[in-house]
Amino acid sequence: MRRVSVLGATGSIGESTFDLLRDGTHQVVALTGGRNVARLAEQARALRAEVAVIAEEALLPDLRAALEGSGVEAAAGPQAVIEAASRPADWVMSAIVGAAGLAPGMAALGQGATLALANKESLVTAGPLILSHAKAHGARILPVDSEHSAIFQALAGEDTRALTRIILTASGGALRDWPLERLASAKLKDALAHPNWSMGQRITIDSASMFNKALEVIEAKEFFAVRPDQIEVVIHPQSIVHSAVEFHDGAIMAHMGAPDMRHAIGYALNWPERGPLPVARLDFATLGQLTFRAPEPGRYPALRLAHEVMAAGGMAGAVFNAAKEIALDLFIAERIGFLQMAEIVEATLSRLSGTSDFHEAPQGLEQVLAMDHLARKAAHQIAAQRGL
Ligand SMILES: NC(=O)C1=CN([C@@H]2O[C@H](COP(=O)(O)OP(=O)(O)OC[C@H]3O[C@@H](n4cnc5c(N)ncnc54)[C@H](OP(=O)(O)O)[C@@H]3O)[C@@H](O)[C@H]2O)C=CC1
Ligand SMILES: CC(=O)[C@@H](O)[C@H](O)COP(=O)(O)O
Ligand SMILES: [Mn+2]
Repeated sequence: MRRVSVLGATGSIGESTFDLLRDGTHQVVALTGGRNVARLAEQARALRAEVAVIAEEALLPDLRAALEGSGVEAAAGPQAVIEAASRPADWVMSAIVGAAGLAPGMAALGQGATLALANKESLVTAGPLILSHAKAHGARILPVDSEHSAIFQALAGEDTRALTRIILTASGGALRDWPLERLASAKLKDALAHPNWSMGQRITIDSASMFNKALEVIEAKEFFAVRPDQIEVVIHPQSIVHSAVEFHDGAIMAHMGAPDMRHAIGYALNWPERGPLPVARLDFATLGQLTFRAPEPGRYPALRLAHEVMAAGGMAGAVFNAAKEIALDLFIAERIGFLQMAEIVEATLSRLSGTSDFHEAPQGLEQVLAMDHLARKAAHQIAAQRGL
């Protein structure tokens, strides 16, 4: 039996992964959660995991109590999450949200596991580092973000030298049809009303601001080793075409399916085979229209910032992501408006672009984490200076 672990098991991706593991065909090594002790313990009991780890250190007594009599080992704290990721496993799902997923993902690669990468922040903050770490340890990364899984599937068996363009689809998020002048007044509940996907709170808001797509453009550049000008973002409100690739003969291969992350998770879990999955089937006869349009320039500053980040290189991605995480926290706390998220990210990039490390390729994880810390501090200061 293949040994598998799930980092971020209690989240949206974690639950979909749990659903696919429930048939008992895998041996579950470690499950990790952030704060949701009750759900983590339930999952660990159901899957007979070896160990369950909660990231919040103070919750260890609660986790121990919840696991009593189950035979599942309990641990807590960020270091314990990293240790869980380091336990020998064949396949590890990386589904912690944010830069907090970077070190555990690196640990999983360090023990040679195949990393099913949902945590897009890893490639944004430390793309070259994580890819070289995987290579050095003979470990494989399989993309799980739906667009990147689609691209990966469309490229299967192809000569990547023939790849000319990546067409990255975006739903446009909850506010895609709002008049531009109303966006400043968008509230948390508005941004959370995603038209197609059921996802965690943070990525759902990022979808509305297109910060999600900005992260994905950088993720695609890193993972597929293409130039930024080869990546085109197109709004596809139905979220049926999950992305496409174009080859130099003009042929386009697209991946389609119902908006259900079990497609991409299952593909990574069964790879290199294609196993049956419990997902809805598309019926072309009743599908209706599939529509596509270019994102309006000026409406999505996040996409412009992503291109500035890619042009800057070095640790700009780490700064971009960290500042975005802080701006998102402030929006969730209803301390800043929807459009102020991009303003804070832009101001943080501008402030830190003057530091010596900003343009340097990081040599190790510590350097990335130090830059991430600096960017969070700067973003907080910028918000405070603006009275937010
Ligand atoms: N949801 C989706 O459909 C998609 C998600 N992704 C990416 O996958 C990742 C996960 O997204 P999603 O599942 O939506 O997120 P959720 O917020 O639903 O889940 C996040 C998971 O991470 C845990 N967690 C949060 N903070 C920490 C921390 N500091 N240390 C350790 N664990 C932590 C949470 O624990 P707890 O809940 O117990 O506090 C939870 O298990 C993100 O990077 C996202 O961008 C990519 C494509 C699609
Ligand atoms: C399901 C998935 O991969 C998300 O990242 C998705 O892309 C969100 O949808 P949009 O960002 O396109 O709204
Ligand atoms: Mn995606």
